[in-house]
Amino acid sequence: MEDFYTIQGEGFYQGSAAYFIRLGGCDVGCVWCDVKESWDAAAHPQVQISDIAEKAAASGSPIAVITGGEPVMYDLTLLTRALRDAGMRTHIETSGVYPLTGTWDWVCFSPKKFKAPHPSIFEKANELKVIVFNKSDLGWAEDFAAKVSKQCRLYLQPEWSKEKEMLPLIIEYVKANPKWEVSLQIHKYMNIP
Ligand SMILES: C[S@@+](CC[C@H](N)C(=O)[O-])C[C@H]1O[C@@H](n2cnc3c(N)ncnc32)[C@H](O)[C@@H]1O
Ligand SMILES: Nc1nc2[nH]cc(C(=O)O)c2c(=O)[nH]1
Ligand code: SF4
Ligand SMILES: [Mg+2]
Repeated sequence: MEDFYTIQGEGFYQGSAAYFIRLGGCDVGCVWCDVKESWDAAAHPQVQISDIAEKAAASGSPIAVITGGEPVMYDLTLLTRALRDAGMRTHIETSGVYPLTGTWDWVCFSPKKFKAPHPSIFEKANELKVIVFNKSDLGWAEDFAAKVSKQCRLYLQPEWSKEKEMLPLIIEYVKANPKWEVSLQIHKYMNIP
């Protein structure tokens, strides 16, 4: 759908330079999705893997982040191979609704109430990033924290339109449950993509 060089705004790599590759197509349907224009894959042009990998590496970014849309709808073997061959680290943003393919340096798993994740994602997640849209999402987040690996980093990120309401709850929750950390979408504060 689009590709751009920016600063990773969320999670463990928040603040790091990263080249984003956003794949069109998603069948999860989150009511608060901030990239609804990504859902229809047919609305976006196809590009060659070799071209996009070359462009990403030429940016100078050490990291390529594959996002969407929902990237696990696709076989990502060739894309991740091309990015690795070009010398880049491969990171993914996913709801984990289908089995993950490809070779990954970092997996951000963000589960959704609108479609259950495939259980194979739990052991692969390097970070669990739960979007908090209402208070009950904090308890829901714990269900996933119990399923991911011991090393998996745990983040609570306010849903953008509910940030004013949810952030104070998240702050108090993290203080009381310090295995969790706060993740903010810092790119939205910086007015960058
Ligand atoms: C647009 S999604 C694309 C990747 C994948 N479909 C997913 O949901 O993980 C990228 C990240 O943005 C988060 N996100 C989407 N809409 C959001 C919103 N309104 N507020 C906060 N985070 C949001 C998602 O949870 C996910 O972690
Ligand atoms: N700067 C920036 N950081 C991000 N982290 C995850 C994003 C995504 O949409 O997957 C995203 C995004 O869209 N922009
Ligand atoms: S899974 Fe990701 S891209 Fe799909 S609707 Fe939800 S937030 Fe948007
Ligand atoms: Mg985004």
